[in-house]
Amino acid sequence: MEKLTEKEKELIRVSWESLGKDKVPHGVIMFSRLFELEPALLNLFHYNTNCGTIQDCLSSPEFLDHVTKVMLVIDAAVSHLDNLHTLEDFLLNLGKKHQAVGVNTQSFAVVGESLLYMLQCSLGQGYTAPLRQAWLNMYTIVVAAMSRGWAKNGEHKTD
Ligand code: HEM
Repeated sequence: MEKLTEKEKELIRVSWESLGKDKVPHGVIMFSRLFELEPALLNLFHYNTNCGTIQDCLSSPEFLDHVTKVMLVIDAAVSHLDNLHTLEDFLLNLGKKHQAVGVNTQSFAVVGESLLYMLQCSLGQGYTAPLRQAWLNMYTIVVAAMSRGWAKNGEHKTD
């Protein structure tokens, strides 16, 4: 696993904390952007609620639960910046689960772009080039582990 510099860790920790305790509204900004960039992802959420339009989906409790889960994973990564490898098994498993529900690894990159978009909206002037790079580096580590799990699950299915 790649390592982050101490400066990058500091930028990530301080900016994440500055978003406040309730991360869900920031997650909603992130997913609104994701669906703008890749509307087909809406179809992967097979909840009872009608997820026909972006607005229907974004306001459904099940969907907000998923947003909460995503923010908790990011929160776990931010809390483990010194030892991200301890999340490896969890992230492998998460990648496997997403392979099973039909998410492509290319979409993980679009999630990354949406995460940066959310940070830009939420941090305003605080969104600087080094901060952007720090988050991108962390997200790349998380997604690399998820993608390894995704690939393992894919292999399994074709055995
Ligand atoms: C490409 C965009 C994504 C789509 C379309 C997607 C879709 C889904 C779906 C359909 C489920 C199963 C239903 C549910 O639990 O709500 C799920 C579960 C989950 N997702 Fe995602 N997801 C995406 C990205 C992510 C990302 C980036 C993370 C975290 C970094 C994440 C974290 C989770 C977690 C923690 C679960 C619960 C897994 C479990 O049941 O153990 N998802 N996702």
